[in-house]
Amino acid sequence: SVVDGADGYVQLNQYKLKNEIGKGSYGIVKLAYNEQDDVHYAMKILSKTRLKKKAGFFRRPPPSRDGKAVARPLAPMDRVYREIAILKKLDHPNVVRLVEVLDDPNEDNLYMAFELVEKGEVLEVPTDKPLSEQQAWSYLRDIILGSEYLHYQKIIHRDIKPSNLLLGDDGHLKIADFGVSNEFTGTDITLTNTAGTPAFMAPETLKEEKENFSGKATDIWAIGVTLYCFVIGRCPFEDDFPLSLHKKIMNDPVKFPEKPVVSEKLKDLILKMLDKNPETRITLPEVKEHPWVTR
Ligand SMILES: COc1ccc(C(=O)/C=C\Nc2cc(OC)c(C(=O)O)cc2Cl)cc1
Repeated sequence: SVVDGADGYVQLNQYKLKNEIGKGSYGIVKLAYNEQDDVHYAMKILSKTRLKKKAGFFRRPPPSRDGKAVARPLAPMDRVYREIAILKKLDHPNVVRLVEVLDDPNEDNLYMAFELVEKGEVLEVPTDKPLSEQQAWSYLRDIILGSEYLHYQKIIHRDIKPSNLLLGDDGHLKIADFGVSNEFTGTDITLTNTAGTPAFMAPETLKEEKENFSGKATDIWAIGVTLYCFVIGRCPFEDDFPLSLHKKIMNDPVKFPEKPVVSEKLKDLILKMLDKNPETRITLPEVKEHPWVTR
C-alpha cells in the first residue's frame, strides 16, 4: 500500500521512496530505503495507465505472411510481465538483479525493486571526458561476460548502450533495462522488428525490406557503438533526423577523429564490431580472442 509518510516521503510497504535517480521512456527510478534490512534499492516505477495508453499506438498486427506465425507485438502490460519473467530467471554479477515486484491491482503504478548499483550510468554521452582505453577495456570485459550470459540464457538485450550500463562501487558494470529484450529458442533468434535506441541500431535492422536478421549480431553492433562512445565520447553515427541517421548507419564508414587518439588494435576491434554485414561481423567468442581484449 502506498501512503504519504509523516516525513514527506512516500512509504510503499517496507520501502521509503526517496529522490529520483533515473528517468526514461519507461518511467522513473527512485532511490528506495528498505527499513527491514536497512539497505537502499533502485525502485523502477511504471504507470499502468501510461503503458496502456502507449498500447493505443501499437500498429494493427501485420497479416501473417505465407501462414508463418509472425511474432505479434505484445500489449505493453504483457511486455512488462515478460520483462519481469526474464529478469526473475537471471542471476549474474554483470546483470542487474530484480529483488521484488509490487503490483497492487488497485494501484496505477507497478513497482520493481532492483539491487542498487551505486554509481548509476557508466557514462553520459556525449561527453568531453571520454574514458581511457584501460577503463574501456575493464568495462568491455563486464559487458562481454554479461552479454555472453544473456545469450547463453537465450536472451537478446536489444538496447545495449552506456545509459543502460550501471556502475557499482566495485568498479564493475551491470547490464540493465530488459524492456525491449527478446527471448529465443534454438541457437539464435531471427528478428524483423526494430527496437532499442536509433543511434545504436544495427544497419540490417533498418533496411526497407524487412528481411530476417540474427539477434546476437545486433547486440554485438550495439556493444561496438558503446565501445566507440566510451573512448571517443560521442556516437559513430549521429543525426537529428531519424531517416538521415538510418542512412548514415547503413552507408557511412566509421570515422575516428584525430583526438582522442585510439590505438590501432582498438580501432580494429571497433571496426569488426561495426561491420555492416552481420554475416561477417565479429562474434562474441571472437571478441574474447581479439588482441585488444586479450592484451
Ligand atoms: C547516481 O546514482 C545512481 C544509482 C543508480 C541509478 C539507477 O539504478 C538507474 C536506473 N536503474 C535501472 C533502470 C532499469 O531500466 C531502465 C532497470 C531495468 O528495468 O532493468 C533496472 C535499473 Cl536498476 C541511477 C543513479
